[in-house]
Amino acid sequence: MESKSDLSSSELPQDQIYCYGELLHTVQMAHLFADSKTFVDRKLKNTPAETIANFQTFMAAKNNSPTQDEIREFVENNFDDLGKEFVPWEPTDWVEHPAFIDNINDPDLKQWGVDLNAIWKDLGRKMIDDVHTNPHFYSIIPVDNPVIVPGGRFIEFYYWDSYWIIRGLLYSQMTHTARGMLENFMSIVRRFGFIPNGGRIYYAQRSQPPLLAAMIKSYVEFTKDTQFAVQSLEVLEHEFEYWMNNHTVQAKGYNVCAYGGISPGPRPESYREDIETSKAFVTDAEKEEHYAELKAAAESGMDFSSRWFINDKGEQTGDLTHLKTRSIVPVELNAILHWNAKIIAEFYRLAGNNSKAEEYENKAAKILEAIEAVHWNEEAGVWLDYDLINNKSRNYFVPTNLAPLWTMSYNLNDSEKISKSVLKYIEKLELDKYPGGVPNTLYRTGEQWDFPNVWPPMQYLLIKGLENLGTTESKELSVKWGHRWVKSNFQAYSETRAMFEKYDAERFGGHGGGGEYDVQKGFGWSNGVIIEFLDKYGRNITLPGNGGNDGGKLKMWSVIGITAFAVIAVVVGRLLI
Ligand SMILES: OC[C@H]1O[C@H](O[C@H]2O[C@H](CO)[C@@H](O)[C@H](O)[C@H]2O)[C@H](O)[C@@H](O)[C@@H]1O
Repeated sequence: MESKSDLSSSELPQDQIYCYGELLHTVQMAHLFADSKTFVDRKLKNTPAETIANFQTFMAAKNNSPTQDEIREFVENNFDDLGKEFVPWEPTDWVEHPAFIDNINDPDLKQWGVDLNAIWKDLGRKMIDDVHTNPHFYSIIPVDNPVIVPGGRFIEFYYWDSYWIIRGLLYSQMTHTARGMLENFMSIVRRFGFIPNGGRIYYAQRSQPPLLAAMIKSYVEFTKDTQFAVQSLEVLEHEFEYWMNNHTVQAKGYNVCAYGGISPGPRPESYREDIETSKAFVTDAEKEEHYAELKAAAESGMDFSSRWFINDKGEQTGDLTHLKTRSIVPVELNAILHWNAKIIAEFYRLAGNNSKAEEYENKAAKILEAIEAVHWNEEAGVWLDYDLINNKSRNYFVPTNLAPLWTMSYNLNDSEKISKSVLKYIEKLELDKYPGGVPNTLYRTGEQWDFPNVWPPMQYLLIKGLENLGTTESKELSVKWGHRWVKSNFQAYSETRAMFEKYDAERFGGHGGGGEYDVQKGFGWSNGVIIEFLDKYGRNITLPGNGGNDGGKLKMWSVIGITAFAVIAVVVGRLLI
C-alpha cells in the first residue's frame, strides 16, 4: 500500500491550479465569487498545462495587473460551471417506507421521518465517466461508487460527516449505498494513505477525525457481514498507523495525537479569507505558521472555534490570529484512536488472528493510559484538552470533553464515579439550560464552532455518551437531551421545511450562523442523527399539538393562563364590590 510520504511527493497536474500557484492566487484574490469554494470546484475546459499557458499569456497581455472584470472573463473562458462532474442519481436501494418510520407514533414526526428519508435522494451524487478517464480536468477525487454528500455548498463527501450519514443510511435500509461509500473510503486509503478532509484534491493534505473504523463497525452491526470487517483490516491498520506516525506529540511523557496538516499556503477553498487573517503577521514564516494552524483546525472538523485559541496569557480569548491548534492535545482525537484500536482488535478476533488482536488490545490499553494521564482532570471531573505551550489542562467547555463516554475510553468499572462527576460538571456549567441544545463552547466569538451554535454530531456524542455510561441518572439526561434535540430540529423544520448543518442553543428551533460561509441546508449529518433518534425515541415522543407535553412551552402557557385567570378574578371582584 502507498504511504503518506509517497503521496505527498506524487504531484497531480491540476494541483498547480486548484491547490497553489499564481493562477489560484490571482483568481481568489479578485473576489469573483461570494464563496471562495466556488472557484476551486469548477472543472477545467482545457488540460492543466493549456490552462496555465493561457493564464501566462493573459497576464502578459494585461501587464500582470488585470482588472476584476478581465479576470472574470478569463475564468469564464477557461472553467466550466459548477457540478459538471456529477450526473443526477437516485440511490438504487432507496425505499419509500424504511422500518424506522414504524417506530414513530406521533403523526407529524412520522411524516417528518418520511420527508427526511426522501432527502437522501437529493443528497446523492454519482460521478460521470469522464472524471475517471480525464481526472486532471477536475478537483474532485474520483471514487467508484456514488456518495451521499452533506448538501448546500458541500457537494462532495466529507470524512467525519460520513459517520452520521452512513448510520442514517443504515437506519434507512440503504445498506448498498453505505457499503459503496465505505468501499470508496477503503480505496482512498489505498491510494492516499489516509482519508482527506473531503473529496477534493485541495483537501488532500489534511484529514478529519478518523471515524472509518467506527463506520465499518456500524455497517457490520447492521448487516452482520463479518467478512467485510475482516476484509477491511489492512486498510484500518494502515489508517491507524498513518495517525500514529504523522500526528503524535508528547504530553506529560505520553505519546498522544494532535491535529496538524503538512501543506504550505492558505486553504485553497478559503484562500482570500486566510490571506486576510494572515495580514496580522509580519514575516512569511509567521504567515505560514498561521496557515498551518488554520488547516489543523479544519482537520479537527471544528473550523473555527475559540477551542483552539491560546493567547499570550495562556487563555482561550482572542481571534483567529490566536489559533494554536497544533499545540492543543484534543480529547476526542485520542478517544477515537483508542476506539480504532479496539475495533481493529475485535475484527482480528473475528478473523481468528489472536496475536494481532492482542497487539491491538495492547495499543488500545496504552492509549487509554495516556487519556487517563493527560486528559482526565480530577478537579474538573471530566476529560480536558491539554495545552502543550503552557503545559496545562484547558479547563474550557467543549462537548468533546465527554468524548470518552461515546467511545467508551475509560475504565468501565468506574462508571458510577465518572457518572457522578460528569453530571456535576454538566450541572455546574448549566449545560441543561439551553432550549436549542448544548452549545459548542460557552463563548460568543462569531466563529461557527462557538456559542451559540449547536452541532448535530456533538449532540449525538453527548447523548450517546451519557447513554453508554449506563447509570440511571446519565441515561435519564441522555433521553431528555435526545427528545429535546428531536423536538427542536422538528420545530426548525416545520417553520422552514429545511434541515440545517448547525442550530442555535438559545432558540428552540433556531438555526445557527457565523463563520466564513452562510448556514447550509440539506443536511447529511443532521438527517442521519435525527433518523437514528426517531428510531430510538419515536415511540415515546408526542408533540404538544398532538396531545404530548413540551416542558418549557407548556409551563409558559400554564403561567400565562393562571396569571390571566388571577387578573380577571381580581377585576371581577373589584367590580362586584
Ligand atoms: O470551506 C470552509 C470549511 O468547510 C468545511 O467545514 C465545515 O463543513 C464540513 C462539511 O459539513 C464539516 O465537516 C466541518 O466540520 C465544517 O466545519 C471543510 O471541512 C473545511 O475543511 C473547510 O475549510
